[in-house]
Amino acid sequence: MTSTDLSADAAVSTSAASVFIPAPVTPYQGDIARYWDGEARPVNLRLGDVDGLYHHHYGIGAVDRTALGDTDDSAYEKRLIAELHRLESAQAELLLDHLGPVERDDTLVDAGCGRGGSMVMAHQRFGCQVEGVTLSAKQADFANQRAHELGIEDHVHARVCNMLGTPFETGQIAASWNNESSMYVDLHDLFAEHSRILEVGGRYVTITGCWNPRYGQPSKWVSQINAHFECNIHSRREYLRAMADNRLVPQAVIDLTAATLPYWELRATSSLVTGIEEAFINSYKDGSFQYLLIAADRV
Ligand SMILES: C[S@@+](CC[C@H](N)C(=O)[O-])C[C@H]1O[C@@H](n2cnc3c(N)ncnc32)[C@H](O)[C@@H]1O
Ligand SMILES: CC(C)=CCC/C(C)=C/COP(=O)(O)OP(=O)(O)O
Ligand SMILES: [Mg+2]
Repeated sequence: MTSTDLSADAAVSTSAASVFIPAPVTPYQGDIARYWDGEARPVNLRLGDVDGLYHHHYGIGAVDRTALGDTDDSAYEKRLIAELHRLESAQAELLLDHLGPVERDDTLVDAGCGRGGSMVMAHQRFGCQVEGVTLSAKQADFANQRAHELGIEDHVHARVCNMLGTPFETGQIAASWNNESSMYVDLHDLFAEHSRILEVGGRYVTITGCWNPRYGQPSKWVSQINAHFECNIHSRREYLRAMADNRLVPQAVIDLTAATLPYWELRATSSLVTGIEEAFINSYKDGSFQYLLIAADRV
């Protein structure tokens, strides 16, 4: 089955009972689909339960110590969870800030949409159509269920689909993004697909962790993060080169490393730690890893 066949089949496979789950294009994608189908970490579900926006990305911004209050207080953990969630939503807001002017009749694409938190936020901000793709049928069902509960299922829709071969028509998408999902794919293949679906003058945004060429090679912490998530973190240089090769011209490159450290330091003190906190904190601090937003124009 080619990736085009996969996309066409996936386009009609969204509701639970009659779901047709397309075979992954590669064995690796099968592993990633299984990984996210089986994921149920409290650090993600309990944060999402705060307001119904379920994220699989990290946070930015200063910790509000006043909101956190006294650590001895019995409700402290609940406030800490709300604070981590606020920082994760702030990250998604920053990504949306860089999509440019979006009209109600535009369509946006979330490549690697997870449980759909960013898609809901995008629709709530712009009133537009938002289409998400994920390898995980569980995530697509979850995102569609949330959209249904919110009464926005006509505007927010997730499907099981490879982001490297989507069913969207050429040049019809106003803006698209990857929020912490580009480390699962080849960047040339990824940006070729974004470039194909985006209209000329459209906007592409990614927030990602990337290894820093100034460090030399991926550090042991970066290797640990790759092993933990079964992903393949790219370097900053690879992002910029692959964009340039695919008619995506950076308009803004923002180093969010300092802005994400407070999130990690707070998360490391919580009961919801997963064991990966040390690798993020150490790699951000030793300069081997960076948290980056890149916004690019499709020219
Ligand atoms: C870390 S999660 C990020 C989810 C979401 N962007 C967010 O911010 O909450 C990574 C996502 O990338 C998706 N993904 C990885 N490789 C993919 C591929 N080839 N095609 C589509 N989705 C993919 C996974 O299914 C998962 O939903
Ligand atoms: C910045 C990098 C390298 C990200 C890798 C992709 C990833 C797994 C993001 C967070 O997902 P999650 O929210 O499910 O992870 P966690 O359970 O750690 O919160
Ligand atoms: Mg998380």
